[in-house]
Amino acid sequence: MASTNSERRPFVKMHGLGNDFVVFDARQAPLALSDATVRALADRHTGIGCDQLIILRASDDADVAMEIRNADGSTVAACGNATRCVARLVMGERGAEQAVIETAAGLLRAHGSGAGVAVDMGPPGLDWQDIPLAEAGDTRRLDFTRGALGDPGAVSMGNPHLVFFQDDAVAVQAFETLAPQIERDPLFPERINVSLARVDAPDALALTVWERGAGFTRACGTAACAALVAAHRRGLTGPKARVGLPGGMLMVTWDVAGDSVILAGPADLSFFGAVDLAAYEIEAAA
Ligand SMILES: N[C@@H](CCC[C@H](N)C(=O)O)C(=O)O
Repeated sequence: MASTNSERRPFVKMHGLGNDFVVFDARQAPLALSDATVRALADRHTGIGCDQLIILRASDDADVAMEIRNADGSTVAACGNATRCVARLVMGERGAEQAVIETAAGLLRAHGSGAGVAVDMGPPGLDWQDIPLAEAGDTRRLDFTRGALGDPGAVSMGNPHLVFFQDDAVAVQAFETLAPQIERDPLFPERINVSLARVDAPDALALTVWERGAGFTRACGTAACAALVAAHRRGLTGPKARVGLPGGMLMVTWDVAGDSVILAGPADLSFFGAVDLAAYEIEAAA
């Protein structure tokens, strides 16, 4: 079978709290990957393995543009942790402490923050059309119940999020089974990321996330932002909280007056590699 990518292509493996990314640089050499090839590369048994695959492209308006693909091949507009990882790469290249990243959700500004990276994820979308929902609803407390889970908040961080605030054992157990079903509920025409949040203090949340197109992940930056926004809208927390995830801790600040959400935490490089994309294209087409 003819291949458009018949050479070994370098990549960088990065992660934010174990939310992991394969990053290809297509600023010089163009790269287009089918959904099936992304799925093959993201596979943890037969591929490189990742939650999201990132393709960097040149940008006229920013230091770099990034295309974001979920492990299932779908293209998405926002990924908080990958944006922080890409910012770290770009800042390293330029010896700078700041970077501007172009995503399909807009231009995002990042800067070094302690040992990690902080990014301004922009304003949260709070109208039901922003999520989007299939019909009008109160995004502060949606009239939506599935089994033991109910009354979630809905927030867009450039991507759609649903956040349940329940910490009883029944809800925690139900979440594992129900989250994948809720992702594809007809109320969410673009599917949805689903989180279960526990409020530990007015400045502390604990979060479990089922990511649209990737499954349960060790962390999700936009989910951390959405959870803080949803919690603050209900008066459960202040506008700033540490958000504990299976992979570690993120800091989220909702600057309500400035209408932006700042996400900060570690952004780490795991290893450099190279991959024969032609082999993956053949496997994906088989
Ligand atoms: N891991 C990400 C979110 C990636 C996209 C998400 N799965 C979606 O489909 O919207 C993050 O750190 O925000």
